[in-house]
Order: sequence, then C-alpha cells, then structure tokens
Amino acid sequence: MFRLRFTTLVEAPLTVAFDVARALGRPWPVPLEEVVSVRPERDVYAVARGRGWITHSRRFTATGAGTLVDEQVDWDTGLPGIVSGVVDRLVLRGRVVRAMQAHLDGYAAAAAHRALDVVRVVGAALVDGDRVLVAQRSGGRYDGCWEFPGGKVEPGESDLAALVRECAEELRVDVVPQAFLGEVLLDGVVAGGAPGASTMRVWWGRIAHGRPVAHEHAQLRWVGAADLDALDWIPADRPLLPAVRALLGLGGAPRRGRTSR
Ligand SMILES: Nc1nc2c([nH]c(=O)n2[C@H]2C[C@H](O)[C@@H](COP(=O)(O)OP(=O)(O)OP(=O)(O)O)O2)c(=O)[nH]1
Repeated sequence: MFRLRFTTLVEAPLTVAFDVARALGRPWPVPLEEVVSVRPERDVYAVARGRGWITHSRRFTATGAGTLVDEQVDWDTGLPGIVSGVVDRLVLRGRVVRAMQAHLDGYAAAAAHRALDVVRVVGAALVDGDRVLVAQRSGGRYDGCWEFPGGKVEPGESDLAALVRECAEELRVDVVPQAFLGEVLLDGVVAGGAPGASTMRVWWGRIAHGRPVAHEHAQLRWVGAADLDALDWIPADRPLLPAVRALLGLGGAPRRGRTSR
C-alpha cells in the first residue's frame, strides 16, 4: 500500500471549506465513490479496479486562521510486490502529487473567494479568574437564551476586528483576544444567508479596559464552570462548553469584579 498526505490552510469557515471541496470534486479523472460524509468534518471517497484501489480521505479542522484541510491518499496498484513498487515510483506517485498540487491551489483560492459571500459570526468567551461572561439575548428568535457576546462580521472586516468591535458595542469594554476556542455550525438562516452555510467562531478573550454593562442584552452574568450546563444556551453554543470549561479549569487571570445590567 502507498500513502501521501497533504495539508492546506484555507481562509474560510468550516462549512465553506467543506462545501467548496465537494463541489470541485476529486483531482483525478477516475471517479471515486463516496464512502463517508460527515459535514463539515470529514469525508472519504474510494474506488477499486480489479485488485488495485485508491482511497482519498479529508479532515477539516477549525483554526484561528481558517480551516485546516488534511488530505490522505492511499492506494495499491494490485500488481505483484516488486513490480508494484516500480510502477508506483515511476508513474503513480508523481501523478498523484501533480494532480493534488494543481487541485489544492485552485481549491484554496475558490474557498477564500466563496467565504466572502457567507455570513460569519464571532463570539467571545471573556474570562476573568475562574468565570466566564455570558449574555442573555433580548428579543428575536433566541429571546431569553444565553450566548457569548459577539455578532456578525462586516464585509471586509477580520474576525478579530469584529470581535473587538462587537464587545465594545454590546458591553462597552476593550477586549484582547487570547486564543481560538472553536467553531460551530449555525443551523438557522443568519441574515438571509443559506441554511447551514454560516458558522460561529469563538475566541477566548480578556477584558483590558472597562466594566461590562449590557447595552444590547437583557442581562450579563459571570458564570463558573459548574454552572455553565444549567443555562438555557442557544443550541449551537453547547458544543463549545467543554472548551470553555477547560479554560476556566486553568484558573486564568486574577478576578476583576462582578457586573450585571
Ligand atoms: N453573538 C452571538 N450570536 C450567536 C451565538 N450563538 C448563535 O447561534 N448565534 C447566532 C444568533 C444570530 O442569528 C447570529 C448573531 O447575530 P447577532 O444578531 O448577534 O449579530 P449582530 O450583533 O451583528 O446583530 P445585527 O447586526 O443583526 O443587529 O448568530 C452566540 O453565542 N453569540
């Protein structure tokens, strides 16, 4: 069996990286059949011809800089041992590498371009000591639900600039993003976009200046790890809670004080 791995960083949310990869198809003329598809995390395609076969697996992982696409190609020529090695070295390996390189260049550009059309949401898990700031929505579809402060990224704006702007607007504080925490699918239609196309990307943040006051939310609350689960969260946020809990377990910076309304 032979194997090659390729890693590409795509400047696009998970959903866009996944959907564009699938729309472009596979980088070789032989059509492969879908074996696994878990949107937007991974897919596997394969084909067998006689005793030879090829499998192409992709894994999509959210990072602070975009989506990391990890691809693995496994194949076997089906020929006897030594002949197989020679055919692979002289013919197949080079073909696979050239096809993948051409495919990946076009793919990264297409995904980055498509990302401009998708509504993106950012959120801040603002930590003070062993507590995180949570906000209760006021009005609209998620009235009364708890969420991370944040909102939609404006056209031409970076995720982190949007995070800082939203926290200033909603809480009147200056925040400093610390580290990327995770990305979740937003299953509803956000701002007229296609269902399921958008995602929310959440950063761990620290308040550098100011005391948070709820300007757009019903109320704010500082919550410890043990009380996170009991809140009535917007459903999309729940998968992020383990990462937030782990953050609070680290202790964090000395506590600055309490705030509400
Ligand atoms: N801010 C925030 N939005 C979330 C979370 N979870 C979640 O599903 N969402 C959804 C709710 C909304 O459909 C969308 C964010 O929209 P928003 O209304 O907060 O954005 P915005 O501040 O830019 O508001 P606007 O321009 O529409 O007035 O993302 C979360 O934890 N924080």
